Amino acid sequence: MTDRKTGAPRTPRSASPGGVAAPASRAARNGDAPRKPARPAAPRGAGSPVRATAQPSKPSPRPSSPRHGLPQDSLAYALDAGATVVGAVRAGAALPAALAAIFASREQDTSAHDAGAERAIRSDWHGATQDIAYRTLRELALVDAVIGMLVPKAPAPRVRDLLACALTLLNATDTPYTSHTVVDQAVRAAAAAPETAFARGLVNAVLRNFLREQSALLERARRDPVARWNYPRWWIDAVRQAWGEQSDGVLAAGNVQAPMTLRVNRRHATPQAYLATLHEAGIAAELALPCGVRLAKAMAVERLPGFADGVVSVQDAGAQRAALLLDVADGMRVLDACAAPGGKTGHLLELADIRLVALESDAPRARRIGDNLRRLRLEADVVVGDAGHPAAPWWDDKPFDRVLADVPCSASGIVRRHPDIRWLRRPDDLRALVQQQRRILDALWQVVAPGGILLYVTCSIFPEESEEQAAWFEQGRPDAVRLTAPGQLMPTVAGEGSGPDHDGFFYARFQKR
Ligand SMILES: C[S@@+](CC[C@H](N)C(=O)[O-])C[C@H]1O[C@@H](n2cnc3c(N)ncnc32)[C@H](O)[C@@H]1O
Repeated sequence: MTDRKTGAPRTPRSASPGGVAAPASRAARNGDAPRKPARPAAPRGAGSPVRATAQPSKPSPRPSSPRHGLPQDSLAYALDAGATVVGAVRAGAALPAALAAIFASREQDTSAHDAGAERAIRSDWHGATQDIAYRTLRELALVDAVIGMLVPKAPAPRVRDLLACALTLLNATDTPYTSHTVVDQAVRAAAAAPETAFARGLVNAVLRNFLREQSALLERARRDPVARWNYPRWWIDAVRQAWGEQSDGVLAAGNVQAPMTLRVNRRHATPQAYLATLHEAGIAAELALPCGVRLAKAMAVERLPGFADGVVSVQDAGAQRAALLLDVADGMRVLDACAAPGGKTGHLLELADIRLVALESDAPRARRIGDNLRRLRLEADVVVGDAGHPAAPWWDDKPFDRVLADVPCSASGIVRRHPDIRWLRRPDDLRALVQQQRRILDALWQVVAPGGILLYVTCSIFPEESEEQAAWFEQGRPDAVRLTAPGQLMPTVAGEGSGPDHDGFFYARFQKR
């Protein structure tokens, strides 16, 4: 690592606010919190100043078939890949899918002297590309506004995306790259690709101008709420309308790096006992009661004590409330109606010996439920079907004691983990989601046993999907008694100290008379 200004070795002050390195994404695939932040990966050949000072005695192998002549272990390569991913998200792709696509399409680029070196290069550029893409999407409106100020005529999309990634890195205070390295590598990336080579001079000029006038430019850009908060205008308006004075806090919470929180499997350990195990292993963490612990720094799940044996799972603290609220007991028949990837399914099965049907409409996602349960060594009937249509194969006219309706929603409560969501959603989506949620709720109420409980859950902060849905549901059903539940759980950031730190969720509980 090198100091941004002097080039002297240093350690980053904190983990990347936007970044997800390769090990963290493995963590994510094993829990219901899809992505976890980690320290930014520094490609080995990040550019001459970094390389010369950071790793003088460790020459890294060079891939033999790099893209446009860019070494795969260079920052230029990662910037080029990051720009592709950002462009794909702008065009409507989900971030994980865009990342998976670029990793797959450039698989052949990696060709080092031996398999170990090849793996290291691949892991480095994957980590660096993820880091750049996550960071950039967390600042997209801001860097777009800066580009608008510095480039009078809108640049070609590919040039704009490369500039957005490079400006994001220049604006960060916790990356290992010097400003000189970022400019140099961005210009190299522009020069290497046929679709951006004509703009190498522009890239150079824009980045240098930004460095000269950084604070004034940022100050001016932030006068526009879209650039300041990094959400589309309609989203900011909706949050303001719903949350008034609280809205700045809600918007800000969506732009921070989410912690890596674990749920402790109570069949194996208490959160206190597992915390002690972590401390013995030298892993800093604190309790996130009632069920979990929060790591001080994200890490690969494989390195967590007991992870392979199902002792812990990655799950946001807000999401950990669901299974507890369903109040399951041994012998109950339980339906987890929108179950994939199975985070809450696993928790329900950890809490009691129940007969559980895990229903999911998306077959590939349903497979992930099985993967999660295998690691936990727990069992459920995983069924692919439509929760809005009670029929075979998941409904055999036998009512359920408990129904978890973790319905599809805007995901507006979990944007800190998914910085792409705000750019992918459209205002109309909300109306369609509300209808879909009502259809599912209507159907699921039919399968609840008398005396049984249905828990309605969204990871949304929009009242249309949350309290308004609960009120609509209660009003139309004389046989429904609304029980106590947290209602809207606002996204909460612990900040420097301890205290709650969770995504935004909504919980409503209904009992059938
Ligand atoms: C919020 S996610 C569920 C998260 C999950 N409960 C967990 O904790 O891991 C909603 C899920 O509902 C699924 N889904 C959407 N419409 C559905 C339907 N009509 N029937 C069943 N599942 C549906 C989606 O594919 C998605 O996997």
